[in-house]
Amino acid sequence: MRPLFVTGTDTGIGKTRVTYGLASGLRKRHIQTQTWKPVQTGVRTGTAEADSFRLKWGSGAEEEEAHLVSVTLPDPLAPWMAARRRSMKLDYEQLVEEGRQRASQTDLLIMEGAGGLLVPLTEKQLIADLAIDLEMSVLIVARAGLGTVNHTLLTIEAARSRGLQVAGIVINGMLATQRPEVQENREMIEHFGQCKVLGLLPDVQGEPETTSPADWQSWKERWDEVCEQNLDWTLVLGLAKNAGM
Ligand SMILES: Nc1ncnc2c1ncn2[C@@H]1O[C@H](COP(=O)(O)OP(=O)(O)OP(=O)(O)O)[C@@H](O)[C@H]1O
Ligand SMILES: C[C@H](N)[C@H](N)CCCCCC(=O)O
Ligand SMILES: [Mg+2]
Repeated sequence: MRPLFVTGTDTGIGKTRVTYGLASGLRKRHIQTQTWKPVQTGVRTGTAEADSFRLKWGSGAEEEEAHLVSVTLPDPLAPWMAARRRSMKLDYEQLVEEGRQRASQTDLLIMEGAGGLLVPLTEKQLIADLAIDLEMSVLIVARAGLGTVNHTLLTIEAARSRGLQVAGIVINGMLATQRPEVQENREMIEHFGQCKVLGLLPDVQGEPETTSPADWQSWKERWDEVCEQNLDWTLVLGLAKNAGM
C-alpha cells in the first residue's frame, strides 16, 4: 500500500488525533498500520504532550513510544530551526531511508508531518519533500470554522503542484455539527478541491493530560467511537488500499 502522509492546514489542527484514530480503525479492520512522526518539536518523549506518546496510546500500538518518532527537539519551532537552535542538522537522507524501511515493514505506514505542508525540515527541504520522496499520498486535516475553505484549497493546490496525490480531507473539531455552514464548507472543498471529505469530526474534549494507561485506554475507546461514527470507513479503506481515490 502506498504510505499516507497526514498534514494539516496549520499546526495544532488535530493531525495527531486523526492519525491515531485512523490507525486504530484500520487495525480493527485487519490492516497492519504503523504510525510515524519523523520529527516532533516542543516536547519531551514520555509526556502526555508528545505526539509520539499520543500516537502510541491513541492507536493502541504495541511498539515502544521511542520507536514511533525519529527525532525529538525541545524548542516549539519548525524542525529546521528547532534543530539549528540546538546546533544540530537533521539528516534528511536518513529520514528518507528510514521512511522506506518503515513502509516496507507494514501494510500501511501513516506519517504525521510537523505543522502544515510547507514547514521547513532542513535548510533545503520542506516536510512536503519527505512525502514526495517516500511517494506518499496526502490526507489533509482542516479546521471546521470560517476561513477553512481557503486554507484547505491552498494546501490542496500546493500538494498537487508538487506532484503529491491528495487522498482526502478530514474536517476536525466542529462545535456545531448541525449548522448548514459545516455542510456548505464540505461542499465547497469537494467542489473546488476535486477530492473527498472523509468525515467531519466533532469537538470532543477529554484527551488525557496524564500518562496514566487507564486514562488513555478509556479515552482511546471514546475517540475510536467518535471516528467510527463520523468517518466514512469505506472511503478510508479505499485510500488505504489506494483504490479509486
Ligand atoms: N476534535 C477535537 N475536539 C477537541 N479538541 C481537539 C480535537 N482535535 C484536536 N484537539 C485538541 O487540539 C490540540 C491540537 O491537536 P493535535 O495535537 O492533534 O494537533 P496537531 O495538528 O497534531 O498539532 P502539531 O502540529 O503540534 O503536531 C490538542 O490538545 C488536541 O487534544
Ligand atoms: C511546535 C508545534 N506544535 C509543531 N510541532 C511545529 C509547528 C511549526 C510551524 C511552523 C510554521 O508554519 O510557522
Ligand atoms: Mg501532532
